[in-house]
Amino acid sequence: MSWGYKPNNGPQKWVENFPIADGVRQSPIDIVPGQASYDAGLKPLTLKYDPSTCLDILNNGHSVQVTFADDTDSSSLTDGPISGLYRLKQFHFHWGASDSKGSEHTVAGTKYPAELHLVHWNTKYTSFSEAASKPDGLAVVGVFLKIGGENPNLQKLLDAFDTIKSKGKQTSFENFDPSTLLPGCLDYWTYDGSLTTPPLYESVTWIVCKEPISTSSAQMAKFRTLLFSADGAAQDCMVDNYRPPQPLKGRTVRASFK
Ligand SMILES: CCN[C@H]1CN(CCOCC)S(=O)(=O)c2sc(S(N)(=O)=O)cc21
Ligand SMILES: [Zn+2]
Repeated sequence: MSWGYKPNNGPQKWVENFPIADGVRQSPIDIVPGQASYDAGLKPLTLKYDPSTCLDILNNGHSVQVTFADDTDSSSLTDGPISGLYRLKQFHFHWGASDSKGSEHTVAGTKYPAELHLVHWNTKYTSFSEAASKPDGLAVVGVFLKIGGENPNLQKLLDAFDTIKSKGKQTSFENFDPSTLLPGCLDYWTYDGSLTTPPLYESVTWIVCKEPISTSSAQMAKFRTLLFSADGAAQDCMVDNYRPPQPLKGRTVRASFK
């Protein structure tokens, strides 16, 4: 049986097949703002996204994912805590069964209802799959979602959910600009971490935005109509697809802001 988020195959069991689950730089973490170190040397993030690189939207059985063409530098992350240029590969979300939980990172113990991850890979490597396991291979920008006004940019994604309800479904999804899902202020915390799902590679420079974006309760309910299960299998709602915070193990979290 493959990994998931249930008691029998969830985060407490992943170490059985992925021993790095108990590693020294695992993600997510609880971010404690008072313990983060302000680093004046940290640059502002430069995120340049080209909507024409947007390819499709997919239910991969773990999350909903929007995938991008990464054969050119046209959708990229530079500056911030990283050196070089990282290309956008995909973005996806993690969310809860209710609005009281769902994010992977927490802020002084506070859980948000969801968290967006924009996954970028280091072009010092020849491909995403080569980069995915290297210590400086990936940079993921995390954005919290909080309950507020309806988010019209998010709605474009949600409108595609009916066609990708079950595991393995995908459909073309074009001309979406991921920068419409970024908060106005790009202040961030950064630390060395890992993928938050198997294979849990310790290859991620995490860049977590301090400012959340808004979504409505109705929009969150739409996420919960997706299924972990494939067509024809017993319907298993895709909810609580988040890993809880992991031990910091001596790591420093830096802040780009005072
Ligand atoms: C469901 C599997 N999720 C994985 C899939 N990839 C990694 C494996 O790739 C091997 C070539 S990934 O780099 O796209 C990625 S990023 C995140 S997260 N939540 O930490 O932003 C999880 C995952
Ligand atoms: Zn993620």
